[in-house]
Amino acid sequence: MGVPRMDKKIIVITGASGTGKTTISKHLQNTYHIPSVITHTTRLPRDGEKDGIDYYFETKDSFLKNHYLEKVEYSGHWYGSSEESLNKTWEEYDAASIVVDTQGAISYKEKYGKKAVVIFLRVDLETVTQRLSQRGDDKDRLKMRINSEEFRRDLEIPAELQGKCYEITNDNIENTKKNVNKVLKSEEIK
Ligand SMILES: Nc1ncnc2c1ncn2[C@@H]1O[C@H](COP(=O)(O)OP(=O)(O)OP(=O)(O)O)[C@@H](O)[C@H]1O
Ligand SMILES: Nc1nc2c(ncn2[C@@H]2O[C@H](COP(=O)(O)O)[C@@H](O)[C@H]2O)c(=O)[nH]1
Repeated sequence: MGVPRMDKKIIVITGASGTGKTTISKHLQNTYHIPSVITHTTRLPRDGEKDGIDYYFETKDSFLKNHYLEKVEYSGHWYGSSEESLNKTWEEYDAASIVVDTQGAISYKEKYGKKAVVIFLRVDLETVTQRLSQRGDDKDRLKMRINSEEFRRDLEIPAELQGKCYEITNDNIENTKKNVNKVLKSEEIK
């Protein structure tokens, strides 16, 4: 793969589970035609999720066969994203988005510097718990996730991203979309 052109951007949407990352990546796709880079996971699909659209769903064995730019264990499952998928998207589009935990966001910022536009979504613990429960997440899995070290960690911006990311509080979806729009403008993406 060649070196990506200077003007290519990857919008890295991060924050704790349930803060609205996927909602915003769908908004970028639907409103601005900015595609989302699909990542790989060993967790089972939720109701309505489809292989090759929401994730590439993997077994533990098939997950290990791929080559990843970064991979993490999150609340008992593996997740990983590939450089090849991003480069393929960049062949067709100048900007793409990706939804990852804060460890993944640090990896993208370290690798791509200014090309990686990191948006950290913040929601308070009580609200995010309510939203995940309304999303229909299984009660036991939800309890495990909310109590996981990864989830608690991702409620705050990590030291490595301080001053290097945009922070948006996702209290109200319309305000969040307006703030995302401002980020796109200031980064000259749209
Ligand atoms: N501002 C908002 N107000 C109310 N509900 C919201 C808001 N933003 C997102 N939601 C809802 O909250 C739930 C979680 O959002 P979403 O799935 O986008 O989060 P996520 O960060 O991608 O989660 P995960 O990391 O677990 O995949 C969804 O049901 C979504 O519709
Ligand atoms: N570092 C990475 N994080 C990823 C990747 N794909 C998804 N994620 C993040 O994992 C958690 C859990 O996701 P869920 O769909 O089970 O709720 C969430 O924060 C995702 O953003 C990846 O490839 N790398």
